[in-house]
Amino acid sequence: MSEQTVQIKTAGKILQSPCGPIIHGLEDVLIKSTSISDIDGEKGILWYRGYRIEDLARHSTYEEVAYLILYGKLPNKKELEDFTNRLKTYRDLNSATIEIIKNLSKAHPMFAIESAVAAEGAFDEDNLKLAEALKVGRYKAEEKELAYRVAEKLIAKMPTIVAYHYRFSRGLDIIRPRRDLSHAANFLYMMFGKDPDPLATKGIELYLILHADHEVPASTFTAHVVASTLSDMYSAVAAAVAALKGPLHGGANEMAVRGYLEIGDPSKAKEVVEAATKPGGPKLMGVGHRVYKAYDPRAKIFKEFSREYVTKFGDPKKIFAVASAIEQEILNHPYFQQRRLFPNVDFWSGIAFYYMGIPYEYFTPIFAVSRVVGWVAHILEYWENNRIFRPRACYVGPHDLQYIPIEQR
Ligand SMILES: CC(=O)SCCNC(=O)CCNC(=O)[C@H](O)C(C)(C)COP(=O)(O)OP(=O)(O)OC[C@H]1O[C@@H](n2cnc3c(N)ncnc32)[C@H](O)[C@@H]1OP(=O)(O)O
Ligand SMILES: O=C([O-])CC(=O)C(=O)O
Repeated sequence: MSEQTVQIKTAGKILQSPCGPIIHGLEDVLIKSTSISDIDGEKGILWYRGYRIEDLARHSTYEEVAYLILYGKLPNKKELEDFTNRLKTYRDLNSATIEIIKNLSKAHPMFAIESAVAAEGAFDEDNLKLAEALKVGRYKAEEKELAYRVAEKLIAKMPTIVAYHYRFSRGLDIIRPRRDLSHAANFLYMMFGKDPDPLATKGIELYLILHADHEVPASTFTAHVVASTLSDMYSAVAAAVAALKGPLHGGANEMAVRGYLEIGDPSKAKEVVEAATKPGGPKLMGVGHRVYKAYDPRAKIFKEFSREYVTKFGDPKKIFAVASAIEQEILNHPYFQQRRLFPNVDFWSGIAFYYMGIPYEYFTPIFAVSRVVGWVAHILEYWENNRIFRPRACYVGPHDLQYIPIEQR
């Protein structure tokens, strides 16, 4: 956390209780030291391992960024090649996991991902061996090597889980991963069954790079809580997926585009934004952030990418036009100015994807395909100095009530 961020006050977010102050939603509570990512919420800057995301988005591949986040440094050519090859060998899933995904083909993909990640963990011998070692308090060099391998497997398998769900949901045969393709290109190939076009691959690559880590949002915190009990790494990631699914977190990207489609015309933006300012009114999805009190730097990049895309291929459903009109209203509205609410990463990220033919219910799953690296890197970092998460609650109910048998109630 940078100095600027520390300055943010939690005024109004502290609840009084008979036991003392409650930091509602753990706002600004520090849970650990980290060297993985940093956010300057006042200036709108995000770094992965010290590198600005704008530089990584311009120059890197997802594999390079994943290596950076996991291992703490940019890889040299040999390290990147070895890492990429290892990921390629881990892409396949157990047949029982594939069956689970198939059985959940009619459910929202996030349910299937939660289940498939947890299931796959039960079949990964390395994961089980690691969990057994952790149980007896062993986490030495050998176990750490195992832990990094498990982490790499989770990164490698997530695109396969999502692509298989997409295929099953459309009644199509699944397409096995191809080893000659990059992480992003193979993902698109497994979804759509053809060599992906360069612009779509670039879009996915950008999406994967920009979502890779973000300090400790709800999903990453969830992963910490589960990992801190020394449960296994797949279970911690399955729990993180569950947290990501919510519309206040990763689920907002789907909700934002669904909202633009429903609104349908930029002329309605004023009315929609006004409604969101009323007490009890619907929140605008993709707007506001716990840490950014400035424009989210990832949103800026996605906005430009979406603009380029619609300039080239058009905006037939007017979703870019609607989003632009909503943004204008927000930026000029005292309600949003006073609360320092700006578009966040989810505001723009789905627009080009939607036009590329990716259904909106797969936006959050693709977020998980990217963020899995952040989750596992944070778990590994926390296990270096593990302590179970166990906060307290202030009990405000009665004590010592007299038990009344059911017949007398
Ligand atoms: C990848 C990500 O997870 S990015 C976040 C994705 N989530 C969304 O886009 C959902 C919409 N946004 C929100 O719900 C929130 O802004 C969150 C969840 C992101 C952050 O929540 P918090 O830090 O708890 O902010 P909080 O809810 O206290 O909001 C502060 C004030 O702004 C208002 N506000 C916050 N977001 C919005 C919004 N999107 N629309 C309208 N008002 C909003 C709140 O009502 C509150 O007003 P008040 O002070 O009058 O009560
Ligand atoms: O940091 C947060 O609370 C949410 C977020 O933007 C992310 O996880 O990318």
